[in-house]
Amino acid sequence: MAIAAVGQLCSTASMAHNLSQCQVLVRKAVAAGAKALFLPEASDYIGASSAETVSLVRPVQQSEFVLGLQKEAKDAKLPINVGIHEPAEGGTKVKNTLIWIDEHGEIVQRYQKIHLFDVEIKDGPILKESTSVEKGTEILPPFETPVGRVGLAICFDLRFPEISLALKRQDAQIITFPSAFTVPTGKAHWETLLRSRAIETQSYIIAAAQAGAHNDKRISYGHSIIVNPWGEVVAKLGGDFKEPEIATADINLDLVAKVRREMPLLRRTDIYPEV
Ligand SMILES: O=C(O)CNC(=O)[C@H](CS)NC(=O)CCC(=O)C(=O)O
Repeated sequence: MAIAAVGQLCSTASMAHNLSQCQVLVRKAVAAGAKALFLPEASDYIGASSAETVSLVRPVQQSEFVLGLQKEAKDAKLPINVGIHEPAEGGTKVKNTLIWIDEHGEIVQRYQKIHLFDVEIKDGPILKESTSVEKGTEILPPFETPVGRVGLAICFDLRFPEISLALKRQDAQIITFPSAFTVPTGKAHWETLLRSRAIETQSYIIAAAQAGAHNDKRISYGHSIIVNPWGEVVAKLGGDFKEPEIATADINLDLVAKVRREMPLLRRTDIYPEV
């Protein structure tokens, strides 16, 4: 068994401020004995507009946020999973990516979000992620980490069971959903969606979330969570943001094996396509 930590923060447009929040989370995760720290989508920054999102982006080698976090991972010997932005080809858009920094401080895995959040909800959020973000084109195969075999997905990807099922079929034991959920959609769907993905994939779900007001236009729902493969919530944070916080849970890979052995979910791929 190994302990995993989810970290919750409130990113702004200041990379330096966001790095200092993540440094607090690293210290808390180390003190808790965690073997990996999972941070939210867009931990490096959240812009107030599409134009600001594009103007703030830096390649990882020039990002004070990513370089600072790589140093933290190396010094603390703590793998860190973190959502960031990277420049897309052409210079007019960014990539919404999720990187795995290993305990030596190296970026060893990278996933680019494949489903973009374009919504117009009456009296609710109006957001068009595709204005500033280029969508990814592939699912990253799951990889070994000190807490188990991890499959990467981001935020809105949560609403498409296909990506989770594909990661499970490729033998993921843990699926991540680092997020910056809106408050109305979070209230309505967040925990139900995460528990559903855990139950149907019989995997741990680790979802680190942005919380609180990023600027005067944008508030995130928070409620970072870890769900076990039986669908039980084993770690949870609240929705208010006061300071960067972590929650931890033991990742029991024997439980993953037990749930899958006791209730095999054999798909009828003779009737519907396998994903
Ligand atoms: O803007 C950035 O820089 C970071 N990206 C995000 O915050 C993204 C796109 S706006 N948020 C979501 O996907 C929320 C999904 C959601 O709330 C739901 O599915 O209900």
